[in-house]
Amino acid sequence: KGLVATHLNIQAGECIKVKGKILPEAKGFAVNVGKDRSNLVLHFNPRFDSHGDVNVIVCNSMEDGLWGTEERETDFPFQQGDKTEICISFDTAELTVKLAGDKEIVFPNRLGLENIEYLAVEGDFAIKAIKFS
Ligand SMILES: CCCO[C@@H]1O[C@H](CO)[C@@H](O[C@@H]2O[C@H](CO)[C@H](O)[C@H](OCc3cn(Cc4cccc(C#CCN)c4)nn3)[C@H]2O)[C@H](O)[C@H]1NC(C)=O
Repeated sequence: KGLVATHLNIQAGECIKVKGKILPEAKGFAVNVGKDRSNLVLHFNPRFDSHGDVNVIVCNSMEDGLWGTEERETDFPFQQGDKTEICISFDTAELTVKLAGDKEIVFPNRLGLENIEYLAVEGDFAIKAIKFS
């Protein structure tokens, strides 16, 4: 299932760093942050080959268990087998995901969350470190 962290108290302006290795045959992985597993302010889902998508980052939110509208990014800075680091910061308006190669993805804070209590990392990703700063 992967790592799940709850009862966090990450405030606006702080960032969540997820460092690890993408599996060699990865199909996809996801980093979910929000209030709990049914209320995600961001589902960050790089897809190497899954759900019919090849090398696409799918971002979405979830409210009371219902998915929102997807936003897709095809500028894809991930390679199977590579180490990578993802830094998520946020404020009440939007989340910013900093990626390798100074790439940034901005996603609206549709839930208007003022703090993040929940983090989950799922799929073909071997976690090396998680850092809150
Ligand atoms: C064209 C009409 C139909 O449209 C499709 O409709 C599908 C169903 O809604 C959407 O797919 C859903 O999209 C949602 C975001 O929106 C979610 O990603 C959700 O997955 C949740 C989920 C998470 N996890 C854990 C996990 C995570 C990553 C790796 C692994 C692994 C592994 C070992 N190789 C496991 N398991 N399931 C996905 O199913 C498609 O995008 C969407 N496609 C388009 C183009 O619109």
